[in-house]
Amino acid sequence: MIYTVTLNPAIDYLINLDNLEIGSINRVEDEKVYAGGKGINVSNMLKQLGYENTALGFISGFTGEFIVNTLVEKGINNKFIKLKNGFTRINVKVKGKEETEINGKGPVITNDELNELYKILDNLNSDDILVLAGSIPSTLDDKLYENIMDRIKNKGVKVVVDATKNLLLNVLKYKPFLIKPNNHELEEIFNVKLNSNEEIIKYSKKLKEMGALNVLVSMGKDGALLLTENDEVYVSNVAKGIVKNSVGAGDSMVAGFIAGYLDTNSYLEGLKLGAASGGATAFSYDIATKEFIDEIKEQIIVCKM
Ligand SMILES: Nc1ncnc2c1ncn2[C@@H]1O[C@H](COP(=O)(O)OP(=O)(O)OP(=O)(O)O)[C@@H](O)[C@H]1O
Ligand SMILES: O=P(O)(O)OC[C@@]1(O)O[C@H](CO)[C@@H](O)[C@@H]1O
Repeated sequence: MIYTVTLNPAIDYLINLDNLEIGSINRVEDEKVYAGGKGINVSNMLKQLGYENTALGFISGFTGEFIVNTLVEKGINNKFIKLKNGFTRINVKVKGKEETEINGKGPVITNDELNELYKILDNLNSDDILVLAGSIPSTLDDKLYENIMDRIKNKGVKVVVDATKNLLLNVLKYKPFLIKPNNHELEEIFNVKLNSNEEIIKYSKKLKEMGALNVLVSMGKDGALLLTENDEVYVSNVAKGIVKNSVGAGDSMVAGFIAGYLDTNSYLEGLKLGAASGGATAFSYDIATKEFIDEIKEQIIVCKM
């Protein structure tokens, strides 16, 4: 079974307006709400691609109920732990001339509540894949993903981590199966400016030396690059289309990679389906459908460097 963990889910409130004017009343042209958070987006896309999975994490309040109801409607298994206090955050995604995001902080999670998650994770085994994705509420320690990986380290679970800065760096010693920084996150980690594939490979290799087995670097409209555990490098182009909402493109890529890899046992195919899934979501309002991904996939070319 594939499990995703979203410690800090969100309702994504997506609004379209001509131009965002700071300091004025802005009237929106169109608005939509989605059940979001990185792990939840991965679950959504995996389901589209035919992979049953279970979404784990914490929800709270009326916003949390919306998340669970949406997943139930979509037929996605979920075992969220209901927090006693607070409410699941609402993240505002503004699509004006540029895309602007305001992400909420998220509710407080107590140690007892955290232990409930650990108990679920204790049942995982070597047939399972665990996806740890997204930020954690600010009241939690940035060693949290590390603590989870330490707890399951002898179970043979394949772990995929999509997180930033210390949250990511702290887990590398546990040899995650896949990490997916984007190019900006890679720059931030090493405090450098990356201008070419060669430079991206150089810094991906450093993450590999630190423990990651496979490093997938997404670069938005500039494609993606994969450094595999066998030291092969694959590069993908992007599909052409009109961006409707790029929120969730990276999560779709992670899900597409997992599905493509599980379908074929090939990293090249993983990257191909990942790139098609990421692009298809960028060209959709919600997470893309399987039909659209299949269409987009025809444009994706993956080359070995
Ligand atoms: N404008 C675009 N055109 C075509 N493909 C895109 C576009 N944006 C994203 N993609 C595809 O999706 C992949 C992931 O996108 P991106 O690098 O923006 O992820 P991310 O930064 O993790 O995004 P997010 O955090 O919003 O989910 C890209 O590598 C690419 O394959
Ligand atoms: O604040 P985090 O956890 O880093 O990111 C949360 C988020 O921006 O990520 C998803 C897109 O990747 C959205 O659904 C969600 O709002």
